[in-house]
Amino acid sequence: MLEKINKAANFVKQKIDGTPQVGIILGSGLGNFGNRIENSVKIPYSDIPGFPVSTVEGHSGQLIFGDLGGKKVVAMQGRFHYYEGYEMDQVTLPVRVIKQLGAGTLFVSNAAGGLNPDFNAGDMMIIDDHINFFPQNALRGKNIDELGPRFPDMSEPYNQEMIKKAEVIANKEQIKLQKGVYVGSSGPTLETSAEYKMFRIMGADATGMSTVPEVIVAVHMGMKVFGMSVITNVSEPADPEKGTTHDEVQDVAGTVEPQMTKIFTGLIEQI
Ligand SMILES: O=P(O)(O)O[C@@H]1C[C@H](O)[C@@H](CO)O1
Ligand SMILES: Nc1nc2[nH]cnc2c(=O)[nH]1
Repeated sequence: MLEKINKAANFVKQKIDGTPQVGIILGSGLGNFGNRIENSVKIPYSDIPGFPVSTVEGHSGQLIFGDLGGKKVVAMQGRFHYYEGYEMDQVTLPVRVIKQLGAGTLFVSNAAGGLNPDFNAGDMMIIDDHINFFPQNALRGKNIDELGPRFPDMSEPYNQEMIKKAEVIANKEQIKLQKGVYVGSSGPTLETSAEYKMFRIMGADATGMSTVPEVIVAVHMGMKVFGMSVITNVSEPADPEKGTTHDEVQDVAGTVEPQMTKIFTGLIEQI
């Protein structure tokens, strides 16, 4: 695994100038954020040794390296999901490569279904904590001691200082922000009505199919993590007949992307 990480990271290092301080993972419909990175170098996943390829619509499949908020950043325009058939070490390989490139901070974003009855489609939620409902833990298997401990502490996966700073930025920019718990499960099915209810009873505010494995490996490696969900649909829609489609998920996420950019950029400026 270490060899795989180093091989991919060394390939990327040859293509870029400088060390990224922040890695950013762009969720469904949020890819346009990548176009805001200046002086960018774009590296298709298919060129990077050992990298999987994106198979989901709305996840273009490239790393974008460049400048944002006065810092060097590297963004994943497209992530890998467990439901695509990838193993956990493939889903999380890019996070390990991003750390190997030098980034100590990871920003994650996703499209999610709202469970909290106070949430509406189009809201943004700071991820305060998560519930790992994937059938497999991302760190299952022999521990890679060079990366982190066998039993990583998960009492505070999301950096509270960055959360407070994000709230200040949102207040100044008059951006409405929710805050809550994200539950990640494998997908690709969206939840039944009973499953939405179960996740709410478990204590989650939003549900999705990504993020948790990436955050687990990032925390394992000692990275600081900040996460945001765009609530693209809600568990109790006004018109229950309508259902939820991936097109709708991407559209709603796309309309919120400018606000998410302001929060991410504001935070990066303060790093
Ligand atoms: O990559 P994210 O978590 O934003 O993608 C979500 C989960 C599914 O891939 C998709 C459902 O429409 O959006
Ligand atoms: N699991 C899950 N993922 C989503 N991604 C966007 N909306 C949803 C949802 O309602 N459930």
